[in-house]
Amino acid sequence: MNNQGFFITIEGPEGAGKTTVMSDVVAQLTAEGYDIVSTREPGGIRISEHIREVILNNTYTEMDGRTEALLYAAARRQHLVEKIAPALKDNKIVLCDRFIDASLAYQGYARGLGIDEVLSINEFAIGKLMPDLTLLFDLEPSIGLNRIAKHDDREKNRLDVESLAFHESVREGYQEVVKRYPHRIHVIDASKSQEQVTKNVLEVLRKSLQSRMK
Ligand SMILES: Nc1ncnc2c1ncn2[C@@H]1O[C@H](COP(=O)(O)OP(=O)(O)OP(=O)(O)O)[C@@H](O)[C@H]1O
Ligand SMILES: Cc1cn([C@H]2C[C@H](O)[C@@H](COP(=O)(O)O)O2)c(=O)[nH]c1=O
Repeated sequence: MNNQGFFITIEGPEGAGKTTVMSDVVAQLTAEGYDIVSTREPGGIRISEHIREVILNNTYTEMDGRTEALLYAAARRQHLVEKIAPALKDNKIVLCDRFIDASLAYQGYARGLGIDEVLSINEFAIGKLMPDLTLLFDLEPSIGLNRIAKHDDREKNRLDVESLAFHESVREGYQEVVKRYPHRIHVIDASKSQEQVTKNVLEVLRKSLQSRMK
């Protein structure tokens, strides 16, 4: 555990419901009196949001895999220095939509750069600051992609438009990451209704937050 604060990340494939559920959960926990800083990757602060625009620009089809991994790590470094670490030092609960496990699953596994290689550039970026708890929203990638296609009018980013095989490989990548960090990562069945997923997430979070306060 980090010395101060509590660092929670939410992970999973495209359209798994992370952003939607996170906003319900933050509203509920804030109403219960928890002091939460919610943020996302890549992004969260000015410089990292700029890097996000570069990484996810769907016209940059020539981007090399290692460049992609390094850009995510650079965005993460700045985000950690400017926002995550100060909030934790201030004893806040930080809830972040994606973090290092996304790099391990997408770049390390699905892009084929190697989980160990991507972990090592991320260790340079974040030192020892790993999440205290990670919720992995697990979902058949085709369901997530359908959700996005059906409900979202957002423009598809450079990663969204990758093949179904790539997204299936991302899911396998996350399963590999769970094998490495079984105590930190809690798997959530994201195929359930939004209400049920929110309920399950709140249950896990309340339990962790309460045991941390003991
Ligand atoms: N449990 C659910 N069942 C059905 N649809 C859902 C569920 N949760 C979210 N959705 C819908 O699926 C779409 C994608 O949800 P959301 O943006 O929260 O996913 P995400 O995991 O943040 O995706 P991404 O990582 O691609 O940004 C939204 O239109 C949302 O309303
Ligand atoms: C942090 C991180 C993210 N990604 C990918 C995952 C998604 O395709 C996009 C982010 O878009 P979202 O709508 O905010 O989920 O980036 C990645 O490949 N590696 C990472 O480290």
